[in-house]
Amino acid sequence: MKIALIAHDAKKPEIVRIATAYQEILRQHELYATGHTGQVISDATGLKIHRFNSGPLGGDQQVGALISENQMDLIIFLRDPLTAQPHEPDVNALLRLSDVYDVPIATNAGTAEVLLRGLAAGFLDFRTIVHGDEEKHE
Ligand SMILES: O=C(CO)COP(=O)(O)O
Repeated sequence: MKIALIAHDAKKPEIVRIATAYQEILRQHELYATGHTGQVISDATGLKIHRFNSGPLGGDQQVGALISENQMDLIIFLRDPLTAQPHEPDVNALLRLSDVYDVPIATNAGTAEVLLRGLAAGFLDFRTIVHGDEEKHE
């Protein structure tokens, strides 16, 4: 499965803790991240992560492009709900696209935990259930 990891600055310590706690699950998947998020997670865990641009420089849009190609299976996006972001339209576009393509997305650590445990338990059947077998891919 392809997993995207993204966190605003105030949430980076949280995403590092989540990625550290669940690194054995994450390690079994293809990981993507926006620039600085990918850096802090790989520094802390050694996980291999494909890093896109930093969010304000287009990273959210690069993740969005994969979503729009049905190439993203799960997203953890720890948004900072207390700070305005200069690239808010990109953030909203990513959230919108994840709903367009029914991709599970966690916007806080609690949901991230449930999604990762659900992934490990093999619960990710949404493509088959919603769209039928033809769109299922690894
Ligand atoms: O801004 C972001 C998401 O909107 C995250 O970008 P960085 O991972 O580069 O900090």
